[in-house]
Amino acid sequence: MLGAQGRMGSTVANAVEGAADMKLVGTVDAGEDRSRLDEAEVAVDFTHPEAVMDNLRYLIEHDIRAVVGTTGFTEDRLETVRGWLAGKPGLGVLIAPNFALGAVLAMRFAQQAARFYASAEVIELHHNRKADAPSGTAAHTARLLARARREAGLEPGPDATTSEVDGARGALIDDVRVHAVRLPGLVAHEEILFGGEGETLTIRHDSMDRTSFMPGVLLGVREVLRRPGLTVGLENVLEL
Ligand SMILES: NC(=O)c1ccc[n+]([C@@H]2O[C@H](COP(=O)([O-])OP(=O)(O)OC[C@H]3O[C@@H](n4cnc5c(N)ncnc54)[C@H](O)[C@@H]3O)[C@@H](O)[C@H]2O)c1
Ligand SMILES: O=C(O)C1=N[C@H](C(=O)O)CCC1
Repeated sequence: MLGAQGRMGSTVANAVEGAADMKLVGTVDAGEDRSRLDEAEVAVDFTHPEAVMDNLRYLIEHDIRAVVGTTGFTEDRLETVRGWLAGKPGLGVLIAPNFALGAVLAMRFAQQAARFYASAEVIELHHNRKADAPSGTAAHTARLLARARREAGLEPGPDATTSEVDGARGALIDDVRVHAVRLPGLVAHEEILFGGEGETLTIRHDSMDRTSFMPGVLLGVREVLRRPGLTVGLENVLEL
């Protein structure tokens, strides 16, 4: 477990210890020696966007499969990981911005709705100790919406705003506006809003506790053993 002292890492370590078919081989946090993971079949990374690429390079070099929940993956980063894996046939890496079943379903439902609505925006809401914004889930959702809209031949819906305070309309990811809220008391939440003629549709998911991510992480650990190459998104493991 990489990031073992963190909010997610400590929860994953407990979940692995509670799983009858798994054994926690070693834990590593910042500044600690990664070689204590060298005997592991699978390493799980919940660290920091600035640390994860170096960890992944180490794991792939040492023929250790990886399940990664850490955010911050751009298409460039994913391409780099594919390059590292190219020389390692049989080795698998699973990277998922969100391991909660409901979050994955919400993204899939949003993808289905996107072709019917030119206008869509994403609001993500998280605890105020989160390092990055927008969330990896929201960035992934925005890209999925944009792709579904493109495939349906839809242009982004009209927006008459001509004057605004910087940031008031959120960040543009692939032509989809994403808004980030940070508050103590929250865990991880996302709303995908669609607007059409005289109606709106809202799809919302709430993780109330970090245990919500554990079934997905444990499934990922089991599945990465039989999935060579790079898999991006739990939706591919769940075959949604
Ligand atoms: N995919 C998902 O379902 C999901 C769910 C929750 C959080 N996350 C993501 O997981 C990441 C961690 O979130 P968190 O809330 O647990 O953060 P956190 O700050 O509580 O924990 C991160 C831990 O990683 C450690 N760390 C930093 N650099 C390291 C390194 N090089 N090697 C080993 N450990 C290192 C830190 O010391 C810390 O203990 C974030 O990117 C977050 O967005 C993803
Ligand atoms: O708590 C976090 O940090 C989370 N990060 C992921 C993201 O950025 O999408 C998943 C939800 C929780």
